[in-house]
Amino acid sequence: SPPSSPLSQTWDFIIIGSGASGIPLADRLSETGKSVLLLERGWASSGRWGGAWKPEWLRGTNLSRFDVPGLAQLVWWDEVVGNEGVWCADVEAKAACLLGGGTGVNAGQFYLPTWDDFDANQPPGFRSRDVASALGKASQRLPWTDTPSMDGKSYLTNGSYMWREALTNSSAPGHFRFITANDNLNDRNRTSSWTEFFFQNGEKGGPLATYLVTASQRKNFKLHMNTTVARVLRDGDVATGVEVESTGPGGLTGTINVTPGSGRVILSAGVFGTFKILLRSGIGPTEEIQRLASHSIEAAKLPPRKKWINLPVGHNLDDGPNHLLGVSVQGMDSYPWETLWSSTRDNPDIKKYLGSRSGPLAQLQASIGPVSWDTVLGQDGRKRVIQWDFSSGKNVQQAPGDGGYMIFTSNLNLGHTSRGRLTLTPNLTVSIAQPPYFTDASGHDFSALLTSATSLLALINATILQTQPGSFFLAPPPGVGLEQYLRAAKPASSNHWVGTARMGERCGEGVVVDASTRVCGMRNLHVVDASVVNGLPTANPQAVFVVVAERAAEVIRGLGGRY
Ligand SMILES: Cc1cc2nc3c(=O)[nH]c(=O)nc-3n(C[C@H](O)[C@H](O)[C@H](O)COP(=O)(O)OP(=O)(O)OC[C@H]3O[C@@H](n4cnc5c(N)ncnc54)[C@H](O)[C@@H]3O)c2cc1C
Repeated sequence: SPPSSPLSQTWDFIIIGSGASGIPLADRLSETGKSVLLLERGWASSGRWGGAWKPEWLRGTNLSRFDVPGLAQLVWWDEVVGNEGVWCADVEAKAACLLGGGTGVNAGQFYLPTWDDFDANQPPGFRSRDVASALGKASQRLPWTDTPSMDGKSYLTNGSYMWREALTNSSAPGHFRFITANDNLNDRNRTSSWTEFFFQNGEKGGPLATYLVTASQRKNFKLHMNTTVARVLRDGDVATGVEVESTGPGGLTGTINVTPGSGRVILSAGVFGTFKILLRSGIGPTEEIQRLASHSIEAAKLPPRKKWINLPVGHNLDDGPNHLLGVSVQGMDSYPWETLWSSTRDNPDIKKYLGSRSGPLAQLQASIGPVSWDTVLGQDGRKRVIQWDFSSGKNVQQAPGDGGYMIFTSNLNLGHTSRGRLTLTPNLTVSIAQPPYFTDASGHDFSALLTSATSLLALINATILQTQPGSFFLAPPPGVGLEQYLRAAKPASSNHWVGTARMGERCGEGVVVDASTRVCGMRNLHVVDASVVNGLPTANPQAVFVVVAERAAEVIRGLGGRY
């Protein structure tokens, strides 16, 4: 390889994966002047980094489809745009395999963590008092807004305002208080807020527009895309480097080494990516590695059996199950989002967006909220937080009434105890062996959902159904009780996966990484991403992963040079 290639030098830090955690961590570690290589298996999403996938009307701008908030939901509309290569083909769940990881494609909803997010889930070292400075740093680097359009207005708001009025109606049963979520971090019991986004200047924003920009200004930092890490190379308890495979134009194939005696390998490849790399490196449940060794297409590449490290990687899988309540309501604002892709610059909303980053395209579809939180105290003495996301619109195809609807989506977040498990199939696909929904033997998780849904239903009945002529429940459908409906519904994923490299204060039963973020049994191999967050936080989780990265940077910097 040529002398400037990352293959021909050694690195103080090799970070694998450019997601919500990997980018902030790379930025902070590169501040030290040490050499940092950030490896990403995917291609450039945002236009700032060379992403060029765009509709005709973005030609000649420095934006790609991934930079326009109003186009973010295209990832769900294969029939409009196709989404080839957006999702990791080797993962059964939705995981984004492009620059920015989840932050490159996601909805940008950004809620700063509550203290409970750390105190209820993480060990000493990552409790609220330990992460206070990390939280301060994260919130400085990632500004947020509830009014993304640069003209300071919100668009397509009639459903949102109608619901806000209903849920804060003080004469209605179980009404909510309205707050600004990111100014009131620990107020999550029957409170509502407009949705907070990390959008900036009418564009997507997030780590790709902030942390990665500062990292890239440093000579000691290098980002390499289209490069998949197959495994960590180990010499006993020391990671010597990584084996990489090119998976796109300009990608690298070969071995990349860390500086002997002091270099570190850090896995930030997300819940699914980190799980797979660890197993392929001979670190994980013995029975999983045994299966790979017996059947998989790469059995010969696994380290010899005596070097396997038996850890519960892939256990403790968590995600928030989604359920929907829906009401048919006439006269909701609707917008032809699906026609935007093939539209032209004559379209007044496109003109407005290109001219002043204003109008509906500066927003995430109609999802300005409100978002609501309810805290339910279970008979087991645990508090569980249920988040209700609101959206409204009009479905022209299947129109009961005039086709208008309000949807209330539950996310069973902080405090639930159900957990699942990942597995790696012989053809190296990451599969969900056990989904983490309502697996608790006691049923307290379901009871919390039912309690919260019952009170929300009563609130909707006392408000929207009284004030809006012709409105009626779509879900639960007429004649079906709430409990029966919820029990029969297959929960959808909230795509908020966490927990599969469980963090403990120190290594021991059930622990995969200690509070220095080091993989147990290894001296210089770390995990810093959603995998080390032991349970779901209160709200959409990406801010927690940024705070974890900020805290991990402090901890890793504190470990000093030699290991
Ligand atoms: C469609 C969608 C919408 C979402 N919306 C929101 C939201 O609005 N708000 C919110 O808070 N959360 C949201 N989330 C969740 C959030 O984006 C993720 O939880 C978060 O990005 C996870 O961060 P991470 O750093 O652990 O991993 P990721 O962000 O997934 O990053 C991992 C990176 O590692 C790379 N990688 C994986 N394996 C390898 C390998 N072997 N070699 C090299 N690179 C590798 C991947 O390509 C990826 O870039 C959403 C998720 C999805 C899928």
